[in-house]
Amino acid sequence: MKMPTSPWFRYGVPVPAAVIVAVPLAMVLTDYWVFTVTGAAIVVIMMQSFGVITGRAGVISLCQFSFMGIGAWTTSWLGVHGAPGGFVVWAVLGALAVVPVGLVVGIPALRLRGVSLAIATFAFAVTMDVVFASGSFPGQDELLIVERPAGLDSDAGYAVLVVGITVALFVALAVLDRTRLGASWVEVRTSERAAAAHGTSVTLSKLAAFSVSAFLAGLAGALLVGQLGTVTAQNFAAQQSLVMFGIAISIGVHRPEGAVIGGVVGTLLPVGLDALALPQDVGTIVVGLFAVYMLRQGGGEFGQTDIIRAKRNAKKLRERPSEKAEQVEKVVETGRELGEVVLRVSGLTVRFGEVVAVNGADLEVRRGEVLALLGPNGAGKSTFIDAVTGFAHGYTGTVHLDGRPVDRLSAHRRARLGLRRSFQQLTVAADLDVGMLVRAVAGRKLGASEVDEILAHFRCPPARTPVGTLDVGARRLVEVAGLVASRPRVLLLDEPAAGQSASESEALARRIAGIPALTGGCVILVEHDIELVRATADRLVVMDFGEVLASGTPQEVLSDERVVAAYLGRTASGQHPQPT
Ligand SMILES: Nc1ncnc2c1ncn2[C@@H]1O[C@H](COP(=O)(O)OP(=O)(O)OP(=O)(O)O)[C@@H](O)[C@H]1O
Repeated sequence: MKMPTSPWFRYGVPVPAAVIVAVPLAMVLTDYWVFTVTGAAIVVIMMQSFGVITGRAGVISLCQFSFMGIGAWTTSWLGVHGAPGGFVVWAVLGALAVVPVGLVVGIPALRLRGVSLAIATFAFAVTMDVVFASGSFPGQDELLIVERPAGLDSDAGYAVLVVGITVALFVALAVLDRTRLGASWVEVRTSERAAAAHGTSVTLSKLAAFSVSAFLAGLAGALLVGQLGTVTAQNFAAQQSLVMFGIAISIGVHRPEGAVIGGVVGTLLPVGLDALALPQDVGTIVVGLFAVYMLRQGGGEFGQTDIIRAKRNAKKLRERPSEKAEQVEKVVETGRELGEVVLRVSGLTVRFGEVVAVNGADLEVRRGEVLALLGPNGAGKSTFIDAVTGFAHGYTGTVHLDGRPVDRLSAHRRARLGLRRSFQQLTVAADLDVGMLVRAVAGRKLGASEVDEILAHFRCPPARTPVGTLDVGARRLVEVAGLVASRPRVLLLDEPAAGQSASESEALARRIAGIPALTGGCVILVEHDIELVRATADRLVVMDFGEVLASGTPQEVLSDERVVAAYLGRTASGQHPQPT
């Protein structure tokens, strides 16, 4: 029997199921184990907060326990002062109170990466250690206890509540992962440039990750208050953030199984060390060494769960029959009619120190047109695309889109106006599925049938295929499909045929030729494959030494002596093939 796949079934079942399992379990477990399970569930929520900020968005944060402490402090204060609403309201307010703090920490973190970011967030954690230690937590001195919710105030009842919340958060994050915001985190982690090119605001995406992860950490702190009744500064020591970060990156806690394993390890490690009469520092050292090992493996935001998944996906890939061959070919035949000027570039100059990469280039592209940009290696083509799409700063000259100057706009704003590009170096997020990647790249709401249609048109694998199982050529096609689905005014494709076989290139040429009919815009194609260019482009522009050398129909340009000379000159040194 086929399992129902509606989101309500997929996301609506786990919470009641977990509660149904947790209730009898809480009744048969001893008090010690009920307490330990509650503690483990709270650590799992902490792991989910690492899973958002580091696992999904790829941002190092070493201050999650400080966020937890702020959530706990606020909840304690509300509880001790008898604020209206009861424990659940205090806990939600406690978690929400951490969000602005997450934003304040996140703003300077936008410009920092790697070790600098680690130091900045750890400095905040150490500062909060001092702040927490300078006074006592609400209720700590008077030995006041924060009341748990009525009806769930026994240890067993509270355990069921915390387990239910933990699972509900998994469901909420699974839903979030399928939204544009969730996909943007994975894109930003993979490549900030590519995310910006797809119209994602890297700033907003990172700040949202800080907010959500701060909320989760704050909620964990609030639930700890309910578990312990009273908390103290020691519960939120900066060093704990380090240990939990180590566990998080070692395991890979952005996946639910990783967060659960992380929660269990984080809870049982101190218990195990106690049982073995070993100092707790031994655990810190072991986790630290393992985390360093994982960081050396590359990244750090991935963990063991990713490694296991990658191996499983690689196996699936070997077993998969060629899907491309099975797909129905649907070619859009076009008789292209050129319309108004969509993109006008005037006097574009880009310098890198003494090197003039683009030198006063002028170019116009009209609606319905496919223009190929050719030139030997180092001619300035990629730099030209970078400048037009907002990735090269400090150029001179002007870029107009639909008559509007865009020179002052950032890359992601230009992308949203319809200036879309692909990169020579492929940077698509490998841990999305094909459908999610198309939606993320498209940057607009797409129905399932629209996604399937565009995938079939570009002969891509089906929407549910993990991107990580595809070869480079297929990933590139999925990106092109997503870019076309964004209905760009101008689509700049930087060597889209790289990684494609000769027959795939041929099929791709026909599809690129059909893009203006699909989008109502135009295409600029940078490509070394002359056959693909000949089959696709209405007009060729050849660049050399940053300047436009020739422009015209493929036939005119490819027989132009200056063009042949430019190419032959380079071919002698083995840099580029002959165009004819
Ligand atoms: N970031 C940079 N710093 C310094 N010089 C650069 C930089 N990027 C490009 N260049 C130089 O600018 C010139 C144009 O390079 P560009 O990559 O735009 O050429 P291209 O035509 O795209 O070449 P290819 O076909 O190899 O991609 C080259 O001389 C290159 O060395």
